[in-house]
Amino acid sequence: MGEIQGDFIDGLQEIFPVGLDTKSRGYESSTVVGDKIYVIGGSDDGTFSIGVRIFNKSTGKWGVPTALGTKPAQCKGHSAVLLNSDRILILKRDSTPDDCTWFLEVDTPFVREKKKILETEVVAWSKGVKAHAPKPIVISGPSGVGKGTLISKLMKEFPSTFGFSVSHTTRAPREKEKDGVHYHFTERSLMEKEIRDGKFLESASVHGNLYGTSIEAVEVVSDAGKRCILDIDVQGARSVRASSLEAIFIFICPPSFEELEKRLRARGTETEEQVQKRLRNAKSELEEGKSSGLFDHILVNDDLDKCYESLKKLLGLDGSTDSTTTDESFVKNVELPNGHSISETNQNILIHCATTDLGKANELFVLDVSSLKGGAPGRTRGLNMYAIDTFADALEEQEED
Ligand SMILES: Nc1nc2c(ncn2[C@@H]2O[C@H](COP(=O)(O)OP(=O)(O)O)[C@@H](O)[C@H]2O)c(=O)[nH]1
Ligand SMILES: Nc1ncnc2c1ncn2[C@@H]1O[C@H](COP(=O)(O)OP(=O)(O)O)[C@@H](O)[C@H]1O
Repeated sequence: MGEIQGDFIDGLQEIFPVGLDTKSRGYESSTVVGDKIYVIGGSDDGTFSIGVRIFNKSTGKWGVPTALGTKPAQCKGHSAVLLNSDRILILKRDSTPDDCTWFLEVDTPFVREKKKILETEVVAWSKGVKAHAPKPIVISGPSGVGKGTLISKLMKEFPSTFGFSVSHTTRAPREKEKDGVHYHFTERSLMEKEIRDGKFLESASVHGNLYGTSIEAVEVVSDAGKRCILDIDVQGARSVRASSLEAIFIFICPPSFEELEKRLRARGTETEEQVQKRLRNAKSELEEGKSSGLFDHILVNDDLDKCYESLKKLLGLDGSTDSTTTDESFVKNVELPNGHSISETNQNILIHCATTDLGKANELFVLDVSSLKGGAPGRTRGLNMYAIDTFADALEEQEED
């Protein structure tokens, strides 16, 4: 059995009597990665938010890294173990089964790249899930071509198959648009900060406003077992293509430029100045979309019904059955008890539960981490957890004797 590399520690000041901020905060774990010690823990002021500090053994100094991604909320303690020398597995105590497994990436390719760009110490959070999500669908095309109309039809006909990635934007809402449904309408300074904090999969300046897909926007759809649809511009599509998110890229074209102009004016949602700007941008978007090789499929939206049928066909939906496409969420049948400790054996993590109640058979769980996929900035997929029924096993052994 492998060595336990991270565990609960109390009274940090006794262990590392150096540098700044050595006050004990309770519920902290320390994990050694090379010459650094990652101290992960929450304040004990009732909020239990998780923070990360790094103790550098060679310099004898403490530092606080830039933590990217969405961190786990509200944790009443956790255990930690280093995996593959590049990420720390965190098992939260007293949490729901689908929220108990998290990863703090400390030296993955994603983190190394961000360290270079930001020129500072970086760590990145990623939530662990079981499901291998189906490929998201990226839909791009010039303003007024009918992207929104096609997506609405798809969502209406297949409500449990598809989920829409709700983007953030700094543009003002249109009359019928709802915050949190069509877009998350936000302030430029706040969105810029969140982009710096690594909350976005991609972002771009489009028609003079900032638009972006948050990591969470895509992941909540996948977590719900649905296939995610992104309505983003060509720059955004290019960024997604370069990211770790594997998607299908579809470009929607108008039958003619004149028809595009007609639709945009007929929609009546933009001022004349905005219409002019969108038409100017449409020219370059059409050139790029048709020629760059970025898109897997190009659809001409002439007759709406025909275009919709073509879209369904290429998504394999000719049969018109509405069904969810992913398997169930992680560890649905496993309730991880409050108290536990963890140890490592090959590619498996053994979770020992503190219960001494003989009536409760399950004291040992195995978390299979041998085929992890994805990771920060999105979810870490491919986890599998099962219980070893030690009480039943012991009985069986007794009977055999
Ligand atoms: N890169 C990027 N583009 C987006 C995002 N959300 C929307 N867009 C694009 O921004 C452009 C303008 O969108 P919108 O203001 O809703 O106008 P519309 O295209 O005329 O409906 C469209 O090309 C959208 O595809 C996003 O999150 N990221
Ligand atoms: N095939 C089509 N033929 C005619 N009008 C269309 C067609 N597709 C969409 N429209 C209309 O064109 C306008 C722009 O469509 P919309 O879905 O808002 O475009 P986008 O989301 O690409 O900006 C809307 O008024 C819509 O009803």
